[in-house]
Amino acid sequence: MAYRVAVYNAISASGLGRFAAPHYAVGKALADADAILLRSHALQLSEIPATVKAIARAGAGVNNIPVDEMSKRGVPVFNAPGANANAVKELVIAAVLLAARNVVPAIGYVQSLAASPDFEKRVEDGKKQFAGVELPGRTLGIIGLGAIGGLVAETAIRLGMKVTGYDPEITVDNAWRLPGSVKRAASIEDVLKSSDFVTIHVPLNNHTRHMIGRERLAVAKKGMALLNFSRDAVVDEEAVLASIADKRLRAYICDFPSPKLQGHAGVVTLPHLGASTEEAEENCAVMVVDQLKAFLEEGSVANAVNFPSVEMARESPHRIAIANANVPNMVGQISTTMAQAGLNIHNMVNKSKGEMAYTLVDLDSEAAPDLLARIAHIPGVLSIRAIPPISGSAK
Ligand SMILES: NC(=O)c1ccc[n+]([C@@H]2O[C@H](COP(=O)([O-])OP(=O)(O)OC[C@H]3O[C@@H](n4cnc5c(N)ncnc54)[C@H](O)[C@@H]3O)[C@@H](O)[C@H]2O)c1
Ligand SMILES: O=C(O)[C@H](O)COP(=O)(O)O
Repeated sequence: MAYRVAVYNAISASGLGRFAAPHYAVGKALADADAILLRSHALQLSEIPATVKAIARAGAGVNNIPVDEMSKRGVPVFNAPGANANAVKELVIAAVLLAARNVVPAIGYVQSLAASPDFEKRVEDGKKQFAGVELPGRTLGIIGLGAIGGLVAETAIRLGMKVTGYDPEITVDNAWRLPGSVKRAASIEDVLKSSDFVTIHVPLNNHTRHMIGRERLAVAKKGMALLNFSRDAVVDEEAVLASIADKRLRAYICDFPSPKLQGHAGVVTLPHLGASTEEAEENCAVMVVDQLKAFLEEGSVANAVNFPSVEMARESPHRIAIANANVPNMVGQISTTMAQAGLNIHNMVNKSKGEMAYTLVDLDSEAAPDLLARIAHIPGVLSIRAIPPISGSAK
């Protein structure tokens, strides 16, 4: 039997090549898929077939995937944490330099000059409008100090900038990785008040939607440049345009063009280019393909945004994977149902994360389909799957 993987978007061949025949059939929007592999495809707008057992995002943001709906179905959603962070960091640093030296309007000015005898004079006369600032000593504010924000902080400090950061949910690992000179801001307002440049690196969710709006921009340091390589809706575009018109914001550079932003002086948009490098595309694809294979072939979970990480060395061909609600007595009911069917549990692991729990069971003998159906009917069981071993497994 081959696992069927439906692929949306351009996924690096280095990743796709790891789905070897005859164990995998990979295709664009394949019907009856076991797994979906995608980048920015808007999956939340489509019907996801009941055959789908896992979804993998070859990238960081998962706001294009209906994660809550998948959790209710017991389907893990994988991503590739940090795999494209360097690519984004490099573009953000480029954007800081674009803003500091007014590079985009300056290029526009030169391109607007027609050939004429006084061409050189007009070049020299025009340049004073684009005089900029240098980075050492200037303050970069960073909202969100995860994989990308942390790398941006490190590079900005090497360029001589002061860095102030805000991230109330920073992980211990990311906090350890931050350079010691990063100043901790108490609020987003604090960052905006004290920074010459502010860059946002948070996921888009209900807490971060329009986190930069009219009220916050009203306290921003005059002449600040705002950078958004996070997601469009993290920023209220109307408020940004109003702030540029009021001459409080000097520039808005983002990775998310929109009809509203088109043609506005002070706005520079890139076509969602942050993660579009050979290296990042390869890193992301390899990471998530390996995660998908390990899940499909062994039931292992790594880097799922909605599931705990679970791994168990396989000691039996009769493996069962169960996703269930993180409520009392699930393991008790599952193991009792197995015992009543005369099955001996050889090995078992159960982990939880938030409202979700995940159980791997290796049995000494095969579980009949009606037993799987009985377990599936236990209230709180979200999905169940028998995982026979295949040769050439991911591990
Ligand atoms: N432009 C692109 O091509 C591109 C590429 C990669 C990622 N992204 C976007 O950037 C986001 C961040 O990526 P990452 O790899 O750094 O993710 P990450 O998970 O490593 O870091 C996100 C950080 O944001 C913090 N955070 C969450 N809510 C916050 C809040 N309300 N205020 C302040 N901080 C908050 C988290 O604690 C975390 O440290 C992604 O979710 C994605 O939307 C864009
Ligand atoms: O969240 C991400 O990883 C980025 O937005 C990259 O998106 P892309 O893979 O569609 O370029």
